[in-house]
Amino acid sequence: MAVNDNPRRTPLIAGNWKMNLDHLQAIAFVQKLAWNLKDAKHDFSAVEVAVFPPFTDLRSVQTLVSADKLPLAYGAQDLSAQDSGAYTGEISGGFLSQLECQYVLIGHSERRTLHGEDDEQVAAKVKAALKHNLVPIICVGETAADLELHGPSAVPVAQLKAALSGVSNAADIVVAYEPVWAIGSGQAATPEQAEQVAAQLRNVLKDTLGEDVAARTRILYGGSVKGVNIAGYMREPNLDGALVGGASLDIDEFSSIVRFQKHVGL
Ligand SMILES: O=C[C@H](O)COP(=O)(O)O
Repeated sequence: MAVNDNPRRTPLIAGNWKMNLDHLQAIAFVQKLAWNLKDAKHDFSAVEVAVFPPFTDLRSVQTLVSADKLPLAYGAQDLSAQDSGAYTGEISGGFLSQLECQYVLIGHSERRTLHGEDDEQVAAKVKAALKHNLVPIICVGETAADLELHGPSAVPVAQLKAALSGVSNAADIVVAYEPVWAIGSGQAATPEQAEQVAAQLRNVLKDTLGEDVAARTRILYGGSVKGVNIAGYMREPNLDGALVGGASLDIDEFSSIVRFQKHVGL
């Protein structure tokens, strides 16, 4: 089968840097990434590319992207559910909008496990993102124990339903399916496994937000994605891109993921 080429969903390759690269490193990295992709004649309108640097890098990335008119999107790795006030250490969605972020990651498994974020907080953050005109990338995924106890889709489906409570059907959102056992482990889900869950997630979108939103919402796969395995995911009908962690910190590797079409002979 050829690459998933649903005309309503432009593929998105998103690089989550996690807590890596300071603002000076970020400038050099983004500049090199853009050059690299430009040299390779990457068509940014055919495959969208986004980076998710730490908060402290965002202003530098904004300045560079805007001054050099780079065709890269960027976003934050988290946001506060609150707009402003006495919330030490929190970052408002309003601040992120001011920095011209298009996206924000919400409910990444590292937020859920290391910072105890629950479904209710995730839902509140999704609402905050939409309120500030940010596209939330809602992360869901099961642990190895969940997989054994409940099978692959029960937990991600429940997490997505919870995250969407109170979301209107006009909303622009992205869903990222990231099995926790595949993150940073080198043990990626197979394309068939990821597709099976993505199809269930699309059903949730259909049931909660309607056919139209379900048809236009991108579902990404995340968990040990590399240049050598991206093509398999992109052939699946319900997968529209990838959320990449470790490999997004290596310019050649990330560029190879972005240019997945060359792996499928396009
Ligand atoms: O946000 C990205 C995911 O956590 C995947 O990380 P990874 O590509 O290092 O497995």
